[in-house]
Amino acid sequence: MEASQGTLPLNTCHVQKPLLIINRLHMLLHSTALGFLFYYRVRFLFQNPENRGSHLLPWLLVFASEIILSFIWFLGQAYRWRPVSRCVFPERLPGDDKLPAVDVFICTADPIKEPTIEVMNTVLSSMALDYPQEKLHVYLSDDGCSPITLYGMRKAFEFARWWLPFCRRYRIKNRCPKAYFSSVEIDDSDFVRSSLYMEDKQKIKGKYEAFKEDIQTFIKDKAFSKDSITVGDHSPVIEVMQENIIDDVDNVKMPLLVYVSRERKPFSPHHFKAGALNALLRVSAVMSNSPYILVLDCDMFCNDATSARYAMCFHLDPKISSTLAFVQFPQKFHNISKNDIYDSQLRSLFTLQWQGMDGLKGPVLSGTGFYMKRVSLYGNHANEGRTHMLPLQEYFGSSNEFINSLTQNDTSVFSSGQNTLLEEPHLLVSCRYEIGTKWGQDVGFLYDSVVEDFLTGFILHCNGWTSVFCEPSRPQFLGTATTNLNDVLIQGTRWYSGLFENGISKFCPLIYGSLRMPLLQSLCFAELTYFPLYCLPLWCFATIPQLCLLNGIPLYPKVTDPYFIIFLFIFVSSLSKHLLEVFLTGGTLQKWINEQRIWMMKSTTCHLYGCLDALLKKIGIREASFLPTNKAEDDEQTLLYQIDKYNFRASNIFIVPMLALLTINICCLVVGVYRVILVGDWGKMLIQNVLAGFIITVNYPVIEGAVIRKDKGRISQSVAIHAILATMFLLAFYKLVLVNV
Ligand SMILES: O=c1ccn([C@@H]2O[C@H](COP(=O)(O)OP(=O)(O)O[C@H]3O[C@H](CO)[C@@H](O)[C@H](O)[C@H]3O)[C@@H](O)[C@H]2O)c(=O)[nH]1
Ligand SMILES: [Mn+2]
Repeated sequence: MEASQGTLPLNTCHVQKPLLIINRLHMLLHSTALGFLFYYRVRFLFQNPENRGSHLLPWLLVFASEIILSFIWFLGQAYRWRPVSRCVFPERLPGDDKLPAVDVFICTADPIKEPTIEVMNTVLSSMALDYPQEKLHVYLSDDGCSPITLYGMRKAFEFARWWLPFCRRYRIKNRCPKAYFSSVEIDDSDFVRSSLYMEDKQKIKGKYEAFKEDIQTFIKDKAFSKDSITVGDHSPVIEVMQENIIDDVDNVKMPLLVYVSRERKPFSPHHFKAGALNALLRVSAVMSNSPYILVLDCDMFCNDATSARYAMCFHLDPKISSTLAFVQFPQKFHNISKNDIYDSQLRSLFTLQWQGMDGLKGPVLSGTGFYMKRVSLYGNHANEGRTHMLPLQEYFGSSNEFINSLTQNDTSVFSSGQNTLLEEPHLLVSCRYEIGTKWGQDVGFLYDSVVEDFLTGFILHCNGWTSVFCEPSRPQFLGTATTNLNDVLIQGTRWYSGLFENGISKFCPLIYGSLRMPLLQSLCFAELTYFPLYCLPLWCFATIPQLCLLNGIPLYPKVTDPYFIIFLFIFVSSLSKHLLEVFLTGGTLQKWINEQRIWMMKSTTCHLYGCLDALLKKIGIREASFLPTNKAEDDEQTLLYQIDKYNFRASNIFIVPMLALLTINICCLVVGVYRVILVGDWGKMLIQNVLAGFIITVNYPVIEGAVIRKDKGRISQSVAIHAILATMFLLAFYKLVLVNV
């Protein structure tokens, strides 16, 4: 394909030199210190047991934890090896007539957790992308098969006929109606002073309000309740909102808009989002068959209209396009507070880590906000041609029309007038279609994990594909982040279960990956899959040193020992490196403490449950599940998050361990300090005292939630009693096992 006009590049890539130097220097110092630490620990084991002055079992546990922490730290350095940033020059793209077509896939599953108006805003914002309209096709997959979503689509299409020309005429930046009309959005249009613009704006606003009204009334009229959603049992429904038509009034073409609800049967596996995306992949192949695909979660609206052109700056760059599978934009969210107590924005992941992978072979596929090359999802079979009809059917299923689409790049079968009865699309989304084919294994989005995005991206990289991270200053997509503790931890449990599951499967990045991609790249993937293992060292560090403190057993060098410096250095070095990274990505000191805290909270709860869940799935006791997160706004919860107050009204399985661990730390610190005063061996026990003090300080909001706060988000008394019981149990258990062995 013709790329840049003349010799000017469509994009540039800069290595972030200063950061690279700091990172590598830090790696050198930190790993040297770790070397000394290991020497100190191993030496202990060879000492005469009588001279050791400590107990073997707690010592070994602490050592094992230090090894795991260092292992995850080591894997994480791969992200820091070669961070890059990129620039794009969309003005250098070829003319509109030469741009390739794009299919947009949006998934929704549950009209209660994912309010229809929000979903339609995502649909409208993607229809309004700044891209030739006849080359844009929007598909919505509705796993809930809800009449309200279908109705919403029809209404959205009607509204789009007003909305799209308006956006075009006035070159509106934010083409998500809800965001555009919201009071926080500042109108920076070039036409603000034009009275005609203001008039038009008011008119369109009225249309938008009417559109919302319509949907609200529909919901009320249908006495729409949870029971009325036929989850998991329905026939396929496909509706094309309207064919590409020319609007006479505005002379604006409308993109194709298609509603798809694949068939669902109770005992037929549907593979969650990956299954939905694969259904769309097949339907779109026989309708528009665009060579590029934009995937969006239903809450991820386009905050800027230029993303498709930005993505094409990479896909059409002849230097990288042959191996480029996808362009990933960062996940950003519209509902993040200044200090972001839950780290809902996943700061590290979507800034430093993805930039770091971009400097290697490219970022991990992140579920939403990416432009994928269609053929990269077809494995290596798409190019084999039509002569082997049989083998292709074994891969792709029985639809000849679909198989024909493999070789008909960019030809729209649908718009050429065939297929108006949608027979073939219905066949393609039936439950039976995938049986006996390679869908989900070799073809399309992969089914072996609930984090389908991670696995699919990983396998693409294993097969030699690359990816690119595109992070313009104005966020291209904005989603709804989970902003209450319970949701954050439930979502975390799903993610970490899915990630860890990959780490212990045949797709283990350290073995399967390192044989198929550069070592550093495979270390990045490994870091993600083994990240949940943080639960082991964090549980250990929150209990063992403290209980030993209680019993006067030292586990660390005393202040006068030269090795004391090593431990001090490692502690300060990791905290200050984290602080630096927070500052470099625009965070504050407060944000840094919040990240430390949520890391501890997550590690002791959802990392642990994630690992357990993955292990239980592995031995076949549990089944995979994917409950969509809640995207409906709850004012009370939003308020607590906005004023940096934790909402502890969460499941007991999360709150009880948190509070119990904290209670242990407080008890042990009190005794520890008392012992120092009484016995005076402060130098021997300093590290253990400081550790407990650090944990308590960082987690002060939990104490506040249990003791001081009176609002609804506090920790209730019954939960506190559970926690005290759990504390006593833990104390007794550890005493029995650790000290008496
Ligand atoms: O059976 C299902 C379940 C979910 N979804 C859709 O999948 C999307 C993501 O679900 P969400 O509840 O928002 O999960 P998150 O944890 O926020 O999603 C993150 O993590 C997922 C992997 O676990 C990725 O697929 C997502 O892109 C990524 O944003 C939503 O649009 C859902 O409607 C379906 O279509 N079918
Ligand atoms: Mn989401």
